[in-house]
Parts: sequence; C-alpha cells; structure tokens
Amino acid sequence: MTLSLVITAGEPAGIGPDVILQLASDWHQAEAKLAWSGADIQQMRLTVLADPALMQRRASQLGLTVDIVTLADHESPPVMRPGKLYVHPVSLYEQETPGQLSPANAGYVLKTLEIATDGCLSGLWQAMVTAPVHKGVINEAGVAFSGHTEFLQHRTASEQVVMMLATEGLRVALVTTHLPLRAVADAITGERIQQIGRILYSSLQQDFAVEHPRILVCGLNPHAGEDGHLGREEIEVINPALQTLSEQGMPMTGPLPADTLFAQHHLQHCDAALAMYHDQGLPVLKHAGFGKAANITLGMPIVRTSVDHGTALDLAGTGQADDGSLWTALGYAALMAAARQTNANS
Ligand SMILES: NC(=O)c1ccc[n+]([C@@H]2O[C@H](COP(=O)([O-])OP(=O)(O)OC[C@H]3O[C@@H](n4cnc5c(N)ncnc54)[C@H](O)[C@@H]3O)[C@@H](O)[C@H]2O)c1
Ligand SMILES: N[C@H](C(=O)O)[C@H](O)COP(=O)(O)O
Repeated sequence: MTLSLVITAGEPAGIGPDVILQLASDWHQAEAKLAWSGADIQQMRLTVLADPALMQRRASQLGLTVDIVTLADHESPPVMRPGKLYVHPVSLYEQETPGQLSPANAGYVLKTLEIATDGCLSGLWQAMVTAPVHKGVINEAGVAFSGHTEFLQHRTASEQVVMMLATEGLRVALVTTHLPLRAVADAITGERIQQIGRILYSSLQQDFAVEHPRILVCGLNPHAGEDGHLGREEIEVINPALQTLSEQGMPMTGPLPADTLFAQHHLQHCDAALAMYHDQGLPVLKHAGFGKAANITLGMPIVRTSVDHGTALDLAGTGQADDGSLWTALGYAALMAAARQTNANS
C-alpha cells in the first residue's frame, strides 16, 4: 500500500532540520527501525516542507551527505531512498542562525503547517509528521499560537481534539493542554471530560485496534481530592462525567490518585492513562520514553503525529540531537494512516 506522508521541518533555528536530515541519512535502517509499525518501507513517499537552502546549509554544518531534491509544484516524490530528501519548497523570510530565534520566520513556520494540514485534508498526503516549533517566537511575531494541537483543531474545524503521547507500553492523553496552571481547574468541565473521553476511547478502538479500551483517569487534586477534603472536582465534575461515559458504553476507571496511577501494577492493566493537565501526565511519559515517544493528535479527520521534544536550540547544528522520536512519530503516522485506510475500505 502506497503511503505518502508529509513532514514539516518546524522552527528553522531549532533541531527539526537536523533530525530530518539524520533520518534521511539513516534511511537504510528504516526497515529495522519501523518494523514495529508494520509500515511498508518500499512504498513510503516522504515530502518535507522546508526551505531547501536551509536544509542544504544544515546538512553541510552537520557533515551529512544528503541529496536535497527540490520538488516542482504538484510534483510527488518517488519512494524514499537512503540519502535522499524530497523537499516541497517554502521560503524562509530571513536566513536562519542555528540556536537563535527570529520572529521574522514565524510566518514561514506557520506556512509549512498550513500547507501540510490542507494537503492532508485534501487527501494529497495520508498523514503529517511535525518537527518542533517554538511557541514563544510565534507569539512574539504577533500571532497567538499555543501549539500545533490547538492550531490543527482550528484549521481542521474539529470540535475537540486530544493530545496523546505514546511510547512502548504507555499512552498518556490529556484533558487540558497548553494552559497556565492557574486556568486548569476552571477548564476541567464535565462536558470537556466527556468529549475527550469519547475521542480517546474511539481512537483507541479505530486507530490502535484496542477492542475494549482500558482507560485509567487521574484525579485533579492530591489523592484524588481525599473524599472532598482536598478539593471537590473529583466528586462534582470528574465522577459524574465518568458515570455518563460508562452509561454510554465507554467505561473508565477513576478518578484515581495521579501519584500512584502510574505505578506498574496499574499500568499493566491499562491501554491509556487520561491526565487532567500537561505536567501531570507528560513528565511520566517522557521519563519512561523520551526520544522514543510520539505526540499524536486524536479527534481530527487527518492523522498528525509529532516528535516528543522541543526545538532544543542548544543542540541545533551540533550533530547531538537524537532522531529517535522522529522515527517513532513516523511509525505511528504510518500505523494510523494504514488503520484509517483499512477502516475506510471495510
Ligand atoms: N512538538 C513540538 O513542536 C514541541 C514539543 C515540545 C516543546 N516544544 C517547544 O520547544 C521549545 C523548547 O522547549 P523545551 O526547552 O521545554 O524542551 P526541549 O525538548 O526543546 O528541550 C529539553 C531538553 O531536552 C534536550 N533535547 C530535546 N530534544 C532532544 C533531542 N532530539 N536529542 C537530544 N536532546 C534533546 C534539550 O537539549 C534540552 O536539554 C518551547 O518553545 C516548547 O514549547 C515544541
Ligand atoms: N505538549 C507537547 C510536548 O510537551 O511534547 C508540545 O508542547 C507540543 O505540543 P503541540 O503538538 O501541540 O505543538
């Protein structure tokens, strides 16, 4: 089955270009690195959205021999080959300096995301994989931007989306994403938990072939509120929402104290953990699998996966960035795109 994927190169001063070039250089290992995903390497076509001159400069800086091929308008790349990189050109506004952010290039970063999203929506590509962007510098350029997840929700006109990070043996989804901690408690409503729970449950079934998902749900407060003595959100908001989900045929276990939910005796009987906020769930996931995890946006008509790391400005152009997460993100993109194609055909 032919699989056409698009990769956005992300913040030009960060390590996105580096890890993409490393992946191209290491493509002879693709069969072994992606075997777990069932991806057919011989049928995989990768289009990278980036400025070709940036990719050329970074390749020279890293000492990587990668043939950067600029695609013509509407040209599809051939099947991926080691040492090749097929780039759909998007022009930088200003030449990048590795490690130094410039708001001038925010428009370039956003353009790559728009092209990738629209191309997936139109069926040109079956999935998009994103290299890291820097949220701060996009805001400094005057564009309100809190993350790919929120950008994609808007661009795909999805009512709700779910951020889930996955690594071998652990999936963690979030009820709230990029919010100041002060705003989290107010954002956790029964309606939101139900929407997120439904998307998570059905995505585990459809995209990950888990017939009867076992989902563990974190409480918000210490010790899941200690029967109301340390906060009442568990009693007033989370429990009723889980009750409704259960009545709708989507049983979930919780709210459980988040400090012990991630202990192995719980996790071995769980297909996903649902955390209430970013830094309740993601430190656990990244402790378990940083560099071997992917960030996946659920609930959209398109497949989007991403690396588990940020722009790592300290490493750009040094050759020290690990490309493991990009391989993982590519594997999940292939796996989910194949599942959606199979579901559509059945
Ligand atoms: N997918 C994304 O677009 C994404 C994900 C996370 C963070 N970010 C953004 O990236 C920016 C920087 O975030 P941060 O500093 O919190 O996290 P970061 O992941 O960029 O860096 C954290 C630490 O991990 C190291 N690191 C990161 N990636 C690595 C890799 N591939 N190989 C080896 N070491 C690596 C860095 O050197 C640093 O020490 C922020 O603007 C943040 O919002 C974007
Ligand atoms: N929350 C993500 C993480 O910690 O890896 C990261 O900020 C990227 O999020 P988006 O995919 O929404 O950009």
